[in-house]
Amino acid sequence: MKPVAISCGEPAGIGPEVAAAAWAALRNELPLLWIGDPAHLPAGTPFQVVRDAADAGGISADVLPVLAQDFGPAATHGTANPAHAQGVIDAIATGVALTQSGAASALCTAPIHKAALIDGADFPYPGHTEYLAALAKVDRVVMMLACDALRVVPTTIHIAIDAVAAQLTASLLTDTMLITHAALRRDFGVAAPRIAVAGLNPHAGENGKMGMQEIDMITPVLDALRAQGMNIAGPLPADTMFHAGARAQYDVAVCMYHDQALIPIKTLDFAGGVNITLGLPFIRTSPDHGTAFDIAGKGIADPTSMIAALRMAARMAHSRAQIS
Ligand SMILES: NC(=O)C1=CN([C@@H]2O[C@H](COP(=O)(O)OP(=O)(O)OC[C@H]3O[C@@H](n4cnc5c(N)ncnc54)[C@H](O)[C@@H]3O)[C@@H](O)[C@H]2O)C=CC1
Ligand SMILES: NCC(=O)COP(=O)(O)O
Repeated sequence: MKPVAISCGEPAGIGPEVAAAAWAALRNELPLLWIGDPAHLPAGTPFQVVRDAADAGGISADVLPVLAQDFGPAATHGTANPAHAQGVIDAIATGVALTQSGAASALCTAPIHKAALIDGADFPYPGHTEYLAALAKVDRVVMMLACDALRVVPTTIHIAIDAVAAQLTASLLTDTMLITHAALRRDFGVAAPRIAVAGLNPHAGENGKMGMQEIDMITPVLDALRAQGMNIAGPLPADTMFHAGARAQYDVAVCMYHDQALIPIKTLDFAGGVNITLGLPFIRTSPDHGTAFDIAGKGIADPTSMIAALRMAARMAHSRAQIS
């Protein structure tokens, strides 16, 4: 298997330390390749700089293979340095190039600090998801977060709450549903996906008394997809679709906006959640947490989500290799 590439993420955050800890846990299980400035790895991390991804396979499992990038000034935990912003972006682009060329089997991204990239490099994207779509020249991608107990998809992603209703179109919801359905079959081994769809408004609109999006847009989209054979429940009131009994009825919950989807999964399993971008021509996973500036460099960051993200990337690569 080709290595799973890990982009370093924000060096002032916990990305380098959870990547190093994940490598220590997985080094006899998965080939990995970390892209970043080795000066940002925790002191004492055994690493070896490689010239290219192909060299990563030939080195000892006792050292982390590193595709080195010089970030210049030292990093200070908890405070992003604007001079590092371009390096963080470049590491992601390198990881994408490696996966697209087949030199890496998948990309797992460590967390970026979104405001720091905007301030330091005029980064025109609100997150990896949108940047990866642009690099891959794909119009529509879908964010999924998954843990053992739940999979969720936010239909609109990184936008202000007052923009949600306007951006929630029939075309966006249809594409989100189709991409999610295809990914469940291809990457997650769910032969006949059961999809639950949340309404936008309280009580899924209460028959139009609390909002019209369910009647005007969501239900017609779902009916059209049902007519194509998809197994869909909804639109459902979002407040009652995440308890254990409700979760047992579906394979994924498609939600209308970011927090409607991410609050339930981060509440159920903050440590074990994985973020996956669906609809790309390559595999991308990520831990579900952010840069955690408050604990960076203290040696207390939990690597469980990074480990889960790397394992998920490898499983997806294996699943795709079986199909092709
Ligand atoms: N995929 C990505 O690149 C993501 C980036 N972010 C970015 O991260 C930055 C900080 O975001 P926040 O909302 O503060 O979320 P956060 O996940 O960084 O931190 C929230 C709380 O959880 C704790 N925490 C997070 N990960 C942890 C871990 N592995 N072990 C132990 N404790 C952990 C933190 O210490 C903090 O108290 C923002 O710029 C945000 O945009 C957030 C989520 C994902
Ligand atoms: N809240 C999830 C998140 O911010 C992840 O975003 P991305 O960087 O994976 O697009």
